[in-house]
Amino acid sequence: MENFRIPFDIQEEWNALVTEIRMHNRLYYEENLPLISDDAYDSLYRRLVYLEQRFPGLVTFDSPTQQVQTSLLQDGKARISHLFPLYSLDSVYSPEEIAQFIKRTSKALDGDLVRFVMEGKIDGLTLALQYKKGNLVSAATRGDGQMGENVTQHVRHIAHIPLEIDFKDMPEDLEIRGEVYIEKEDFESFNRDRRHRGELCFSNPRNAAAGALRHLDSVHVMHRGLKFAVHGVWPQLKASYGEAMECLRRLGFCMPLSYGFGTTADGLLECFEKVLSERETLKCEIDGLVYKIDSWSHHDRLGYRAKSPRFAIAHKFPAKSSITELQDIQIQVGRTGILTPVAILSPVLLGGVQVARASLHNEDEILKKDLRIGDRVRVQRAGDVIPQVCEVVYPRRSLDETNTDRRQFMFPRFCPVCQGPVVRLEEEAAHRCISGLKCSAQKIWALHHFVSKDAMDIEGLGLKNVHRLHKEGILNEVVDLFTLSQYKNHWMTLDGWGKKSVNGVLESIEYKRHNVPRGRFFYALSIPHVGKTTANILGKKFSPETLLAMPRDALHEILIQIQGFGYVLAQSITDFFHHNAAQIQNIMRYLTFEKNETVQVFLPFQGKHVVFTGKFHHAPRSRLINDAQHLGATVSTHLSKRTDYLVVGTDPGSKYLKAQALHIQTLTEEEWMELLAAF
Ligand SMILES: NC(=O)c1ccc[n+]([C@@H]2O[C@H](COP(=O)([O-])OP(=O)(O)OC[C@H]3O[C@@H](n4cnc5c(N)ncnc54)[C@H](O)[C@@H]3O)[C@@H](O)[C@H]2O)c1
Ligand SMILES: [Zn+2]
Repeated sequence: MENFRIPFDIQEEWNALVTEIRMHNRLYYEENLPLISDDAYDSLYRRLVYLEQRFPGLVTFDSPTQQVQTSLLQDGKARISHLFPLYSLDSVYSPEEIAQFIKRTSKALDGDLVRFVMEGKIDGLTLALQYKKGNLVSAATRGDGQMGENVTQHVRHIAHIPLEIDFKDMPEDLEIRGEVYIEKEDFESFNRDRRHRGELCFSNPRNAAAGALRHLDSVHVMHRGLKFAVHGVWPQLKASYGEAMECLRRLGFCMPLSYGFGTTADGLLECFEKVLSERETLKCEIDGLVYKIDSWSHHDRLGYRAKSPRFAIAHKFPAKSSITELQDIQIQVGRTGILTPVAILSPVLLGGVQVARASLHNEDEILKKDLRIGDRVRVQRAGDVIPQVCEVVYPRRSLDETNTDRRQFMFPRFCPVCQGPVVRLEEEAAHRCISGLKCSAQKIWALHHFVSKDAMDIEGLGLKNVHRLHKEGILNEVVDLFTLSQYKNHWMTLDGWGKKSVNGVLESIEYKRHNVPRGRFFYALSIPHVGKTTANILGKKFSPETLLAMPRDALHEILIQIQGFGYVLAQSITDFFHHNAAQIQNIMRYLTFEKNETVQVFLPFQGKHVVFTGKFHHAPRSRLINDAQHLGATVSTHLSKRTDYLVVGTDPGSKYLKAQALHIQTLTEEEWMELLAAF
């Protein structure tokens, strides 16, 4: 009857949520193959709880909120009834929810002072051990909370499970509950072995522990390094949970992650933050803390909900890594033409931030991780900031054998923006579009880079604005920056712009184009491989004019002699100045450079005085003079005592004789060309 009052869309949503949660339960508990992260699961689950609270008529006895989720009770497998039901735990993520929990429990206990035990929430598998008169008689998984799978044959191979305990003062029938888990180190070496054998790796220690207990023979269990941590007992021993644990410790049980007691929200949160910060150093994986009320009488007064106790709560850590689907791999073209593959992910929350994209760096990275579109991948935020795809958790291929489109990702051979050719240079992991400034992606990046803070530092022109002006056709290339004022009227009418902002940009350009430090200019040009440091070194050693005018081979030779400049860098700078000479010269028409007193020139003919005489055949005399000057020589028309070389062509005239008289070295045209060729 109730259902009539439930809006149709709510009923629909409830149906969809239940179906989805059931599917995830099956994958998580039965196949040990979660498809989504725990917090993504928890948010689905919370939505279901919320709907059922608003519309109690929705609740059915088999709703996921009403049943402890089972770790599959397989047909044919022996089952064991628990002495008392095993419950799940409510999960919360925020300090506010902890404060509410404390308020709620204290109110229900009529304002009694409540003391909480704080323990690590070990990420493993629940195990219930039954002892009769001190002897271990059975071990079972949590199952549906009432009954679990019999796994007694394995317990001998799990550490910290005494087969016999001191029976004095103990109930005849005793059930000890706890977590079976694998320490991180054991898990890693176990996965390494599997990888060696070509077997699929488990995505986390919980799955590995669950797989061991539920599917394998005892020999395998023995080799997995399983351990048992105690976190419950039935019937209640002593006066409180804390005292009971103390007693169980003396009997040979362990709880490696006990953090004492707390009474206030602040106390619990302080412990939470501390454990969170130490999380990496812990031997076993934990996904949060469990706060449990200490006193048994408080437990009894608070009681249970359908599947969780009211006296305990799990405070989960924000996810540091998460599993999600790799929906696509897109290619971005950067400012120097590098093609960067980017993973497009089904959005996931990581440490409170939604992540939907992550750089995959280059082709090798994709091949190494064997990433394919449609895979489920583990994503994390490196150093808690940059999202990173760590690994394929379980390839889609394995979930669906018939799926054939899990093809290897093919790196594009043509630039997705300009369709120009893409090359992978030797010694480089990156692919590049080599169309340079003909590629509009590179053009926009190059424009943006040119005006950016560490380059020409032109205010008011962020990437978005550059994009906009480019689209409007006002700003096609860098050199257009210096003639922007002609479009002022149109520019001011564009969305988001006005007289003041346009003038601001124009003034900034006018100011910054004078006295430009050379290093900044070289940096601004977006020369592949040239960062700020390299640009500054270049600026100290060369003027832009020198770099433009120097013969290609000579420039290359000089560059590789600079400390720290390798072959690739020298090549890159040489090619850049060669290919873009006209554009650079165009830009330079609008610039004046800072006087650079400290230029240390490393030119081969630095300080040499050269005189040319006669007719030359290889090139006109003016070219020869130019080349000599760019290699640092001072070229004069008259011989003097300071002259180092006289280069003689045919019909040299009187200079030749004079040089001999002054003992000046003379070079034929061929000898001079040979000397030049060395640079
Ligand atoms: N990703 C998925 O698809 C998916 C699907 C289903 C469930 N899950 C995850 O599993 C959770 C629900 O599973 P659950 O019902 O097993 O609950 P749970 O694992 O969140 O918490 C209850 C369990 O915690 C264990 N535990 C560990 N340390 C403990 C300690 N110190 N004290 C008490 N108990 C301790 C107990 O074995 C207990 O059964 C969800 O919140 C979700 O995070 C994920
Ligand atoms: Zn391109």
